[in-house]
Amino acid sequence: MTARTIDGKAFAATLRARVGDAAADFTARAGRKPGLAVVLVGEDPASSVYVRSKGKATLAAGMESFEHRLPADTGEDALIALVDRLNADDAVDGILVQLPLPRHIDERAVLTRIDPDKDVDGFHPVNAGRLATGIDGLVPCTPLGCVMLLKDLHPDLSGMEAVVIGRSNIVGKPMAALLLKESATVTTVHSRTRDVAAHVRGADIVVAAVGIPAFVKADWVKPGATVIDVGINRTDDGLVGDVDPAVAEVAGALTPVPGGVGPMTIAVLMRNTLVAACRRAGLPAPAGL
Ligand SMILES: Nc1nc(=O)c2c([nH]1)NC[C@@H]1CN(c3ccc(C(=O)N[C@@H](CCC(=O)O)C(=O)O)cc3)C=[N+]21
Repeated sequence: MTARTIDGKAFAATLRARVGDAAADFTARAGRKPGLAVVLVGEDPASSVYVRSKGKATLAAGMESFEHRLPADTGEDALIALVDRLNADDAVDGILVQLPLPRHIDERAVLTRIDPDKDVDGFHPVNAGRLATGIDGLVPCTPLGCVMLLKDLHPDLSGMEAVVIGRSNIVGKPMAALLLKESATVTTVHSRTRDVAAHVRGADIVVAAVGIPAFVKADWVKPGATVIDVGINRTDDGLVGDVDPAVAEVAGALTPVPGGVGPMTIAVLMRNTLVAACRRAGLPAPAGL
């Protein structure tokens, strides 16, 4: 069996177009465009590329883009002062502080300073708490993108066996929360799990978010399972995922790297910015986003 390829790039393009339509509608009603501020500290080349592509996607969706590039030696106080200004700026609906931050800055201090209702990354503990308890909030982009791809394939996830590999605050934990909300039976496995393969073998859905190239092996995967590869590992062989390519011989469907989850992350960021803008303006949430 050869897995069907889940075309995240095409799905993301469709989502971005729908966000663009909704953004035009917002602009007509609110008299201003939705606005996204992206903050980059330092000059990490990969981060710089991401920030540029986020800025381009924002403009392409008919939204305002505010880019703040700060030198690598920017102090934590100066970064927090910028976050405060963005929190108070009515033209800014979404704030994204690109991670990782330089080591001398306490990530938590910065992320908890962002107004939860402008937190389009969904990393603020208030939004994590909302997600965990079923209150509408802003949901982390990568896991929400994964759920959109999964529901496209399996409109009803209820009762499915899902295994999430990894327990980070940015992917693993919110991914498990979203799958639980969809009534899947969710298991999170991690570096201390005794037998990862045994758990994966029982899964209808596998989400790999460990950051280890080719970690998930073909003989772990149940024939026909749907496998979502969140890994973005830069190696000498280029960009590779957390899933061994041989998994394609066993899985029913598989996201490629690149062209799978990555483009969804940016499309959902656009979606979250629009949702934040609508809530802030007291406009109804756009249907179907
Ligand atoms: N506050 C914050 N929020 C983030 O969402 C965030 C962040 N910090 N720091 C870095 C990670 C990484 N990230 C990606 C987004 C898009 C692709 C993407 O579009 N990837 C393309 C390929 C791009 C390439 O070739 O490098 C793909 O998978 O097809 C990848 C990675 C967002 N991140």
